[in-house]
Amino acid sequence: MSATRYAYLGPEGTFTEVALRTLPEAATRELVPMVSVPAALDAVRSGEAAAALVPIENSVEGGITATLDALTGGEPLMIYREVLLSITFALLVRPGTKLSDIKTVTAHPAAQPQVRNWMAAHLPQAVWESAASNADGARLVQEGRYDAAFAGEFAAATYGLEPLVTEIHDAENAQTRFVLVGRPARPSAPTGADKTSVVIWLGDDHPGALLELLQEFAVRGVNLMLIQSRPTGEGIGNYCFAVDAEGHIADRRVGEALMGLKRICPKVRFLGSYPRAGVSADEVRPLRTGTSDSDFTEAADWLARSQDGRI
Ligand SMILES: O=C(O)C(=O)Cc1ccccc1
Repeated sequence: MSATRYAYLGPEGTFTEVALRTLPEAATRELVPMVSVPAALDAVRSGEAAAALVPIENSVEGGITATLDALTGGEPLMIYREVLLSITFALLVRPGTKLSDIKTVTAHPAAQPQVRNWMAAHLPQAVWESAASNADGARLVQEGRYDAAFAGEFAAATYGLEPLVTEIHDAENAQTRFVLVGRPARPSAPTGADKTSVVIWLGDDHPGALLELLQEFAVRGVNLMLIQSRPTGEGIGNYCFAVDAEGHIADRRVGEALMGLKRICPKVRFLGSYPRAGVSADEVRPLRTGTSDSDFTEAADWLARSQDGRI
């Protein structure tokens, strides 16, 4: 039964739901709204859902820490797909509310940096309260708990609200990235435009520890697309790093970089290799000389021949 269910950050009417519905297979799945990202991921861990779509990064604020933390801890999960969605907000209110009536505003914390300037200009006195998601904020406005919510315009109808202002976004082209997470299994084959996500724990605190981590990628010509430090929870100054690297774990340069990290770091958690959204193989940056699979194979063959004295 669970194979047919996909969980997502709910309730109905989140951007996450819109992102999920862009996946072709969503049409044949039962889509189950969950109250939080950890709840959506736990539904996958327990087998209640086959996969979950959750927001992980946005172009204005960077990594969504609740998601990074829920993937960093707990039973391992893996990312199988990513979805990019352009985001603009609407200010949703109960019918009849005017801008001058609004004293309290709510939305998901990740929405705040995307509407901060607009709020300062148009609602300078309004108090911000965080909601579990943007649609949950809309639901709370419907219940009368807050005066307005920043959410997708499409959420208005679901919650009996009206969009007082639309197209709100401090940054042009703001995008949010969502990931489809499932239980660990073999990643899909490389497409030529892939991304690999890992979490890396640094060992003993020493000068250059982060540089050593980065060098494992740099010397193999692996480009990084995200690096976000997160506290390990084991005291001030203890951090792990969520890293997105260009390429697939089946690419030799990526595999070798991960082996390098595994040798020097106390813990590395592989979070998956999956196709990059919105990028095709012919748009990927050219490889640095000496970092293709055949370069690695030739070097390994040369080493083996040399070790045998077959020079
Ligand atoms: O999906 C939603 O509606 C969320 O609450 C997560 C989110 C937050 C900010 C921008 C996009 C998605």
